Amino acid sequence: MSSSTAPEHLNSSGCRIQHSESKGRGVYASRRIERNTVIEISPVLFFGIEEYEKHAKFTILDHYTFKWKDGRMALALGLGSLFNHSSSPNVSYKLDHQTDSIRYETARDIEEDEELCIFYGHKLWFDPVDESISAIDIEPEDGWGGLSTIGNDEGDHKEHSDDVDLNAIVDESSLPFTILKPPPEEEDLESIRTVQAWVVDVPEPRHIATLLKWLKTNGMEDPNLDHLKRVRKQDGKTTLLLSIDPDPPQLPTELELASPFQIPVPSSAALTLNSLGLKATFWPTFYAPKRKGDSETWSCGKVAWAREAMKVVVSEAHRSHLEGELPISAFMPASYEEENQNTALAHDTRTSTSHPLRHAVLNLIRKVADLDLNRGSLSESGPNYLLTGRTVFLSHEPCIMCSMALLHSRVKQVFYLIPMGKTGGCGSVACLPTLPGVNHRFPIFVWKEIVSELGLNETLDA
Ligand SMILES: C[S@@+](CC[C@H](N)C(=O)[O-])C[C@H]1O[C@@H](n2cnc3c(N)ncnc32)[C@H](O)[C@@H]1O
Repeated sequence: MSSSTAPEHLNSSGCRIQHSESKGRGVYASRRIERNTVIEISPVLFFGIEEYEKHAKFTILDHYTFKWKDGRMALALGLGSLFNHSSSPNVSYKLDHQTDSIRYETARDIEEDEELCIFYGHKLWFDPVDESISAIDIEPEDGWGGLSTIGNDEGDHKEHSDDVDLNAIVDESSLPFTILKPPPEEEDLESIRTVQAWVVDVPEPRHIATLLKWLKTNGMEDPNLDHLKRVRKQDGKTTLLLSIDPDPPQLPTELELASPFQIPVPSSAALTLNSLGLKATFWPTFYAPKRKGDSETWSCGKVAWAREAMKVVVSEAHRSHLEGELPISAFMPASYEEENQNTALAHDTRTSTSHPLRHAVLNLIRKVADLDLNRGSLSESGPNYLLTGRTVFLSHEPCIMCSMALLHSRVKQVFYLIPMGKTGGCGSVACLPTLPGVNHRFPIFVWKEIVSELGLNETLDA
């Protein structure tokens, strides 16, 4: 890839170029760098599609170029082309289509001499060396449920070799995890799960538009009510759904409405037409026949993505253990289908903070909220703690409190490695997303590869 010496670099943001045996040149921190620091802005050089297909593709440039939004191939100048890949990157990047450049920003605090890596994506063209994982030297029986062994089996490298079709569907019985699916849909009146909601009768239909606007400007467009219609017209009466807060909302006085009152409304969308009819007897509900995550198929590439994420979790658990924390960690990777998303990594900090609630999951959700705040997107993307559409990987089954926090954050799905027999809220003691009355459900994946042979550390069940 390169000669064995690296050139000096006059970067003022604490970056230097260094050579390593396994990866060629890379970018390293010449001093400690705080998280969220912009460490490089690389201008981009473009190749036209034809120019690339006919010429550049057959040269060394093929190792450095990537697809820009409009289909052209781009080459980052400056340090941009020298960041190596890691599945647990410490640098994130953003393509700036206005200035044709790429901004690189530290995703966490960086220590002096640490390598700065970005995430290239899931379809790598080389066998990756992931130093952030291999650098952690843990004895095989580490007393923490053998976290060190995950993913170090032979199957790992196969995912990256040319003769594996990344799109090939993996049969459910061959998956490295078992799937705990949410229970079947409620099909009789008694089993319909409901939640108490505030509603108000609106005698003047023209006031509905005013009230809908009022709900919006008062931040009352609750995603927990997305499965319900806002207005019910029944027996010549128009009624508006307001909120599921415990306290009654204060309505605008000028409309002279009667007081709001509480009624039970369905807590989830209808999956079948039969259920739709039953739910409508409570409140008009949306019909969403395909439940998210229910019929998900797993390709080889997607399984490799999940395995990589599990490795990040394990690595983080070890790292935090070395720092004196409980080895419990949580990771939200970019989705398999959308590689440019934010990622967040957290671990349990109950020991260092002497705070009983600093569990890995809660720390992760806090980090996600911080990410959104940093991007100033609070008002555009809704409540900033939401994990809608995102997958969370955990070293341990979340406790009941953390399971509820994940549910409240509307997480898409959760993977965990080690069940927590005494405290677990995703299958062991209870299974929160399947409880009657909860307003969000998510599938749970329990990692079974290798872990099936491991003993649990009882003292960790806290
Ligand atoms: C964009 S370049 C990065 C800079 C490159 N190391 C150099 O010396 O020019 C991408 C190439 O770096 C190497 N590389 C990047 N990340 C790697 C990793 N995690 N493990 C092994 N090789 C890596 C691969 O050869 C890849 O084709």
